[in-house]
Amino acid sequence: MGPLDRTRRTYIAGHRGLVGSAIWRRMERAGFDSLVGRSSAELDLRDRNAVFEFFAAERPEYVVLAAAKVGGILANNTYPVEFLSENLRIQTNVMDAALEVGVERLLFLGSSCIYPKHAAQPITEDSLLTGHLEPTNDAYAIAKIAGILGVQAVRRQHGLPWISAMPTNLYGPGDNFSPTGSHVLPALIRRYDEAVQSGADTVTNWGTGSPRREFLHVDDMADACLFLLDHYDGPDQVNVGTGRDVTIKEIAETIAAVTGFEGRTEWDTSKPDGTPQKLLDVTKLRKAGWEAQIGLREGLEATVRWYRENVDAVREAG
Ligand SMILES: NC(=O)C1=CN([C@@H]2O[C@H](COP(=O)(O)OP(=O)(O)OC[C@H]3O[C@@H](n4cnc5c(N)ncnc54)[C@H](OP(=O)(O)O)[C@@H]3O)[C@@H](O)[C@H]2O)C=CC1
Ligand SMILES: C[C@H]1O[C@H](OP(=O)(O)OP(=O)(O)OC[C@H]2O[C@@H](n3cnc4c(=O)[nH]c(N)nc43)[C@H](O)[C@@H]2O)[C@@H](O)[C@@H](O)C1=O
Repeated sequence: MGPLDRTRRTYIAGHRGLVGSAIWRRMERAGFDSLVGRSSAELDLRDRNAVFEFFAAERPEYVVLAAAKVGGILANNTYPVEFLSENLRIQTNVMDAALEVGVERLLFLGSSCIYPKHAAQPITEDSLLTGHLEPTNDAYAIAKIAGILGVQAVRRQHGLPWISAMPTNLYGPGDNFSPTGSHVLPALIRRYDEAVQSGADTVTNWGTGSPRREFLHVDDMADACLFLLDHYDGPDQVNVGTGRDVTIKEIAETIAAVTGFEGRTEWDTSKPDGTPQKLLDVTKLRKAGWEAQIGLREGLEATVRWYRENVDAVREAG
């Protein structure tokens, strides 16, 4: 099985999201000339009949499954019903319809939160299902674990070379900057930038600031996705990260510096910390020949620039 044929019809589910839009850009650059995308308004992937009709009409041969209900710690903790139900429906509908039309290659995207809360660090792929999950995102994690099993089941029963990748925390242009719904990085970029604009002298972030997280730029993520589709075939999910983590306090200090905030940072410990540390072991991906290229400071500077250029659209989105 060689690299993907750039002329085949390729459906990127979630092509307007942070990850899907980066994968679209990366595949376009690689010469894919038959990319297909639908917004959620055009095709609600929770609607099983609509998904089957779409696949029957478009007949994609490759699928990247980057559509999901996604959010930060507070959204996951507040809406476990939606995070479980919507993600199960989206991924089951897409995989079932893809199987029906015989999609040859499918890449399913999970998340580093599938691993046990107290997994040994860095987290290897084989620590999956060896311990209890972090309660703030267990619903989302269970849906993602079901997706990995879905891919493995198709491989076992139908022999199709579908694969799964597990990204660490991602960031970059086109992220969700909603103050209550987003992940930490876009939340902090917006908060510090707004403080600079308004002249506020204090910024308050969530939790204690002591948890450790690993951050990967979404353009690196998109590059890794194409790399895996071209070069990887196996039933086990592959971790995608940088192999380096930082504390939330450290990332806050960096964002304060990049945005030019010179005031004080406080911590609201009534908000959850979540998993104490999430650092992926990326040995498997490195051995296959892929490594992240975009440094954290460089990626943050570019994202802050993007945010400032798009601040009106970001505010309009909520
Ligand atoms: N962001 C991160 O830090 C991480 C993300 N991931 C994974 O990467 C994948 C993409 O995440 P990300 O790009 O960040 O998320 P976004 O929220 O930016 O994008 C999600 C996309 O999914 C689409 N979508 C959501 N619900 C539906 C629906 N019912 N029908 C059709 N489309 C739908 C949205 O479409 P539309 O825009 O048209 O509404 C959107 O384009 C997910 O599987 C996520 O779990 C994994 C680890 C970390
Ligand atoms: C990608 C991953 O994302 C989620 O898990 P998470 O890693 O905990 O994600 P997070 O980015 O929201 O928070 C990281 C840390 O940062 C702290 N923090 C400080 N201040 C803000 C803040 O203002 N917003 C947010 N969101 N967090 C903040 C916060 O308290 C926490 O300690 C899961 O939904 C999970 O499902 C998943 O897949």
